[in-house]
Amino acid sequence: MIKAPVGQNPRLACHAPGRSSSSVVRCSLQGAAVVGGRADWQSSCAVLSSKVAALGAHSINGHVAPAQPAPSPTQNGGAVLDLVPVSSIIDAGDAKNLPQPLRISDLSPAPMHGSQLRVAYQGVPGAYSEKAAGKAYPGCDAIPCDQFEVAFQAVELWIADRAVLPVENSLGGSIHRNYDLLLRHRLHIVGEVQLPVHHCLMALPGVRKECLTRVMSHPQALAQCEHTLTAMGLNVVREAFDDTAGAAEYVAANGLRDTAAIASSRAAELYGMEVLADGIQDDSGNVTRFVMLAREPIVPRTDRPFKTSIVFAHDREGTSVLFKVLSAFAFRDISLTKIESRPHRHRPIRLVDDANVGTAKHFEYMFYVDFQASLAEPRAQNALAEVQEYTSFLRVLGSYPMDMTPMTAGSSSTISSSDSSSPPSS
Ligand SMILES: O=C(O)C(=O)C[C@]1(C(=O)O)C=C[C@@H](O)C=C1
Repeated sequence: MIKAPVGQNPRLACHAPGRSSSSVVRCSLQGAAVVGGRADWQSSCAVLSSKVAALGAHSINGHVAPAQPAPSPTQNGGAVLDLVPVSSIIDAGDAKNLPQPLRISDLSPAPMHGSQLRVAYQGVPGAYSEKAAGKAYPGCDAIPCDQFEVAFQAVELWIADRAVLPVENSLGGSIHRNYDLLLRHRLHIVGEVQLPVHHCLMALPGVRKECLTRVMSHPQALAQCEHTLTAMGLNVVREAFDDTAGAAEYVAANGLRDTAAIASSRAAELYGMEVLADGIQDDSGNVTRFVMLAREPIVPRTDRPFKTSIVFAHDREGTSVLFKVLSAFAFRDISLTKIESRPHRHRPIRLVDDANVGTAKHFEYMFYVDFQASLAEPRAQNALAEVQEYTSFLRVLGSYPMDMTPMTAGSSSTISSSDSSSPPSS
């Protein structure tokens, strides 16, 4: 897959050796381990803050991150924490630069009334994920990230308040990477949003379809348009790109007159591309489901339809475990809306027993299940208690309001979610 090249959009990025850019902020998030304790978070933020400061006056999504001296505390919207950069302490050797104790105001506070929620998404402006972020959290400050992993870490490191990430498309199926990341990270699903996806074929102004030899887009978007591209008689090589809008930006920035991109009409507008064909998805009811992620879970309720997502694994010796798990839901009349299995042989899971002793354990597969009930309902609690008996590992990824938006072609009404319509709780 072609990696997003140097773009015009500053966005959070993992540092990748050999890729450098003046316009993309490269916070080495990978170096800042994702961990659970508050002290660990603080040290991760300090590492990140020092990297940001070292980048001088570059910006994260338009928030200027000044160079030395350390920036003053930002209240809510800023991406910079008031933590003394480690490097500046060592370099200056100056007494007044000695580390100061952390104060409560150093920790990025939870979003408050009237403040703009910072929502991380993967891609560049014009990506469907940006639109999903706006649908989930109207009026939010959407923060582009170059990888799904970076969006997770942006929330864990308090650079963003939420992340909105795709998990499934009605045509292309599951976005497996995000299932794996949900397990690896400690974020909670606090909502879901279904976005109708309406693709356009676009090229530089004046380019005719007959001149095209290549079409670039996100693999999911290419898959969603496969039959239509063939039916259009286009003799084009398909090339995968990090995200749809990024492909449009790439074609425009490089003046590629033999290449088209598949992306949204907003991407065409943003990057000065001309739409050659509108609505080229193979199915007019093409919908992508996104999950909304936060550091804290929301309190499950029973006054509206809720969904709960879990992941579990069982030992090889267990017999008919899947059948037993599914029957725990069936006997309580709980509908399942999704089952996904992911191979997991090479990554041990740390299990903690009642005495808080941890052991690493290998499982062949991880099973992800979404079911239609709230964790506040006794039938859901009982089902999970039973599931726990059959399995060796069980984690609740979140219990959250279902997106009840009717999915008609081209609809994009606002979702109501307790995490978005009422003041954020975390
Ligand atoms: O590339 C984008 O624009 C995205 O937001 C990603 C993504 C995906 O990962 O599935 C989101 C929605 C569409 O299904 C196509 C691509």
